[in-house]
Amino acid sequence: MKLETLIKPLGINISKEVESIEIDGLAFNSAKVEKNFIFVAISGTHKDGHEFIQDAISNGACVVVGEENLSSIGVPYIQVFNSRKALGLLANVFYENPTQHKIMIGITGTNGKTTTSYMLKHILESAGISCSLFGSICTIINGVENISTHTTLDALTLNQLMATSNDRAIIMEVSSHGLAQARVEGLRFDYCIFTNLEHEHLDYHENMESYYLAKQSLFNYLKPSGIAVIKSDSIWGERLCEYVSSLNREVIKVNGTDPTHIISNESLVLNKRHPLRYSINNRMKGKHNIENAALAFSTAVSLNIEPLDIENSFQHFSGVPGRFEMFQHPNGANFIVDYAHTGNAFSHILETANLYNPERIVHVFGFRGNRDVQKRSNMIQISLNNCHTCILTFDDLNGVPTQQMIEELTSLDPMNKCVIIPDRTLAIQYAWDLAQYNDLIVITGKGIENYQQKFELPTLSDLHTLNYLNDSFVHQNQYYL
Ligand SMILES: CC(=O)N[C@H]1[C@@H](OP(=O)(O)OP(=O)(O)OC[C@H]2O[C@@H](n3ccc(=O)[nH]c3=O)[C@H](O)[C@@H]2O)O[C@H](CO)[C@@H](O)[C@@H]1O[C@H](C)C(=O)N[C@@H](C)C(=O)N[C@H](CCC(=O)O)C(=O)O
Ligand SMILES: Nc1ncnc2c1ncn2[C@@H]1O[C@H](COP(=O)(O)OP(=O)(O)OP(=O)(O)O)[C@@H](O)[C@H]1O
Repeated sequence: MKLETLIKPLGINISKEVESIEIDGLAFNSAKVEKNFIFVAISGTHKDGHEFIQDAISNGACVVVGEENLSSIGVPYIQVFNSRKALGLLANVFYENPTQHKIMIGITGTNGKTTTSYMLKHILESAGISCSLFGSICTIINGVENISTHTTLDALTLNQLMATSNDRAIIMEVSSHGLAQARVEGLRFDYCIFTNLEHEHLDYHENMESYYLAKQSLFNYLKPSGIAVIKSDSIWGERLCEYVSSLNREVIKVNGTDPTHIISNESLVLNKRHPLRYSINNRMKGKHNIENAALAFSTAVSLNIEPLDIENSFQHFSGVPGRFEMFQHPNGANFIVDYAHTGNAFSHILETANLYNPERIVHVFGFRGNRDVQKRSNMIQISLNNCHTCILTFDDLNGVPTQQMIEELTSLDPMNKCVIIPDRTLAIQYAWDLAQYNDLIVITGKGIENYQQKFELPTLSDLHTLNYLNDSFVHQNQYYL
């Protein structure tokens, strides 16, 4: 493709001699540059792509795009205001606007993106609309599933993969990281869905306001005819409805009180055109999953799928891997495996667990290292308020030293109300052994992830010396050893 065609959406004038340069590919990592590629230099979180420009040129870059004011780098240089946005626009043109004839659906929010996306895919496919899916569990394109590396892939990979899709619709989860890093720049959505917003990822976004603004920015990518489907009964939801209206885009509100799209119990009443009450009962229990189902239902109705067909399709919905999955212990206790990793999600899952009237609820969970630390004590409190036994364990440490996490767990539990078992396998084993008929064991945080990053536990005598061993540790020494 000629450089002139490729850079049109950047709105930048280039000289006649360089217009006709043939571009064979794009890369934003110097190591991935090949002959006749454009290299897009991005100033990132850890490294600055501008420092790799000469590497990129050695690898074959014939044009470089970047933010810094550079000259004489050896190949034509195009300076832009925002390299990440430029990458999205370039990728979209290079892959010939791969989504222009597809039904594009983006889902954002702290919790419920994956669940809503699976529900919507199920409803649409039941109605004969094939869907590609991009999300935190996997990408599914033309029915072929691959494990995901990111919830929202980088703009280049997204466009590249979307160009291979023969499906009629694309349903994608759009993370706040993805939005802040302009990974969806260049895409346009027919539907944008907002689930909810709560304390999360503040290690990256710093405060709720900037976290909200990142989420809000998805709605800037709505087509002029695009529709926002918003869970509106929260301050963030209300604010988002106002914002989207100010963009002159249609808003469908889903909530418990508004005269349009009211959710109550396990049913949904649509707007005046559909005064009937539809059941949104499915195997994924809990108020939160009813909310997710209501968002998927409302979007599907807006796509002219018959409400009764949607209602029927829910009866065959097989659920979402690692989200509200129930298993039985041979002795009659039940296990729920879930991906809850925020306070609100804990409230939802544990309140739902209580609806089963179990003898006791035992909760196993930990905290991902290097992620939002402010939410942790609230999560423990919610767990203690709802459970008979809380077992604190490790999640992936992401480079946080083992002792630091042990210290964190013990300091978060000053009254020794929890059992602390750092090794997650042993923590689950402990819960398994504890379980009796009619108990409910809830294991949250890792969903279907069947791995645990490696870590080395300090020896028992180290723990004694460091004074980490409180009653709760001693209580489970047999497991720790
Ligand atoms: C903090 C973060 O989000 N980082 C993402 C970001 O990396 P970055 O641009 O900051 O990369 P960097 O390492 O600083 O490098 C800067 C630039 O130098 C370039 N470079 C670097 C080295 C070199 O030799 N040559 C070279 O050209 C790099 O290619 C890059 O363009 O952009 C990369 C490409 O899109 C992402 O892979 C990377 O995700 C990291 C690995 C990550 O873990 N991200 C997580 C936090 C994330 O995005 N999570 C959300 C979901 C969150 C949730 O809901 O749980 C997601 O959407 O997955
Ligand atoms: N609407 C909701 N409100 C609150 N909590 C929810 C909601 N939906 C799901 N959850 C909780 O959040 C967990 C993760 O759900 P899901 O994977 O659908 O969300 P997500 O937004 O995709 O999060 P992630 O990107 O981290 O996977 C669930 O296991 C459940 O405990």
